[in-house]
Amino acid sequence: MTKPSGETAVPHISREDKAKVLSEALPFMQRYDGRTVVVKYGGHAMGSPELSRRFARDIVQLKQSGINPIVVHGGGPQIGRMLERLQINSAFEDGLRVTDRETVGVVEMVLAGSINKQVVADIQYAGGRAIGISGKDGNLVVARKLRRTRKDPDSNIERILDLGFVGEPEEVNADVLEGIAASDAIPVIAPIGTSPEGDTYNINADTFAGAIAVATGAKRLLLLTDVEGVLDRNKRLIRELSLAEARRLVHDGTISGGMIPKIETCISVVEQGVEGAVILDGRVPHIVLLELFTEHGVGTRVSMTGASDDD
Ligand SMILES: Nc1ncnc2c1ncn2[C@@H]1O[C@H](COP(=O)(O)OP(=O)(O)O)[C@@H](O)[C@H]1O
Ligand SMILES: CC(=O)N[C@@H](CCC(=O)OP(=O)(O)O)C(=O)O
Repeated sequence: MTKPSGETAVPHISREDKAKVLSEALPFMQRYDGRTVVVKYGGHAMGSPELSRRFARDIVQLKQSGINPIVVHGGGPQIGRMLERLQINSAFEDGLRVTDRETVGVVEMVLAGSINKQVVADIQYAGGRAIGISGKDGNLVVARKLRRTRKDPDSNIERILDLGFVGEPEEVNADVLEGIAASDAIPVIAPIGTSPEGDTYNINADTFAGAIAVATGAKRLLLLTDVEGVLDRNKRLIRELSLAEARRLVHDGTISGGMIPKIETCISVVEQGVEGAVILDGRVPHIVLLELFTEHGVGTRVSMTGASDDD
């Protein structure tokens, strides 16, 4: 059954079930009260306008419950479609887009232009106040060119990968975000940075969100994508990963492609003091609330030991 608005009707929930849900959620709300949670909203998770609206409502509810949410968004598939329309070829190495000068202009236009403002509009439609910026604004993220090497499998010689204008955060000036949060607004950030010389850099949104999580002392980093979480070789969801286990899965090839920057980010933020980093299926309605406010969570959580570290 559907409502006239087109939204799916809410199934009947008994009073007992409602009380159970509330009593489970309240201690979690207290745990996160006043704390920062960085949510990375991936391009694949922006599946439909309805999903985007639900995501925005969840973010507004986090803010209303006393949490300080910061949204970092991606937009890889949307950039890909725009490059195709403009007939610009694009290639990936280890999940990162090779970005020449022409491409970086398109990346900035799509991320900091259309996607950023759409997420801001969705949050405001859901009753919140959002301020959309990119890493360029207020010098939030000072970037440097990403240095990567790759071992040639035949000769075993390390060669430098030149990905063009792909950057990595060198410095984060988080005071810009404190100002936004203090004004009761939710920051929505596009993953673009500038070097001290003024060059624009395309930064993988997972890496960018990780740098923001570390700089803001976030309690959680949530990475929303289009799979349940990290899957093992038999395609089963792995619920908890220690740093050592996460590294092993990259090394033995169980984790590949776009999942590599995600897991590398999870490892790096946990090493730098974020208590838990979670990879989640952004296509599932209310996944953010389910992860934060229920006992078992719903995605793959990477933490120091891989055990539940709830305090
Ligand atoms: N072990 C794994 N478990 C889950 N997904 C994996 C794994 N290895 C590779 N992937 C791929 O990583 C993709 C997620 O990365 P990506 O497409 O870049 O997401 P996003 O656009 O949300 O950042 C999955 O759709 C899947 O194809
Ligand atoms: C260097 C690099 O690969 N940058 C990404 C930035 C967007 C992004 O990361 O978006 P998703 O999270 O939706 O994949 C890109 O150009 O696609």
